[in-house]
Amino acid sequence: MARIVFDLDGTLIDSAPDIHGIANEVLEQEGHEGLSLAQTHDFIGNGAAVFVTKMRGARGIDECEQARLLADFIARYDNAVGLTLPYPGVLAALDALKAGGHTLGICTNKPIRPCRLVLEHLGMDHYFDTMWGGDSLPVHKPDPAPLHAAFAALGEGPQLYVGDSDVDAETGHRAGVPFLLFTEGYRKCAVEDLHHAVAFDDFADLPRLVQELLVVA
Ligand SMILES: O=C(O)COP(=O)(O)O
Ligand SMILES: [Mg+2]
Repeated sequence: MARIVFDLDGTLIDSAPDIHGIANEVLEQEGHEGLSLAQTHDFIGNGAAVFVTKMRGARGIDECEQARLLADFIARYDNAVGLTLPYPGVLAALDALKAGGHTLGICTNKPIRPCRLVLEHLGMDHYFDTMWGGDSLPVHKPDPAPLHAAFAALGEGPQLYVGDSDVDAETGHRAGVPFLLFTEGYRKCAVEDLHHAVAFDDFADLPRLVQELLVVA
């Protein structure tokens, strides 16, 4: 049985509509035009601080406003759950993996509080034996430390990492862990430019892909 760790935003859940919503609340409060959903997809992946940096950049807001805007963004993040949904087939795939005896964890660059809250809101928190957010350690992805910590918390067994982005591909590569790339998230690079063991666009395929990778390993 394997230890399988998942990225969150753009992998298990389509959370961009809610992140888009709070980003635009912050920008509108500052008297700026909001972001598009496509810009929001582009800015997700390196955590809240980088998101706010990119949001400021898009609207020409000075760096000296970073701490204030980040605090405002984080204060809104706990409630950013109403528009977020798991991608099709995610719940069935997680059920199948659990039934197969695998242990599951989360390693996301989302801050850990909103990570836990959105998974609770969606009734998905019970799948995961460990969760690591972008602020759980002093470093975050693509530093492999949080991914190593997630696997360590899951005990023994082969390791697999599932994510949607260049950040996840680099994290898996640096950790030396086979990476399964979900291609329907917020990826910014071509699939062939990312280190991955296997790519998939439908969660219905994930349990079979996991089995195939474990046979090869
Ligand atoms: O919050 C982010 O920027 C990204 O989160 P993720 O690591 O779950 O994709
Ligand atoms: Mg992601």
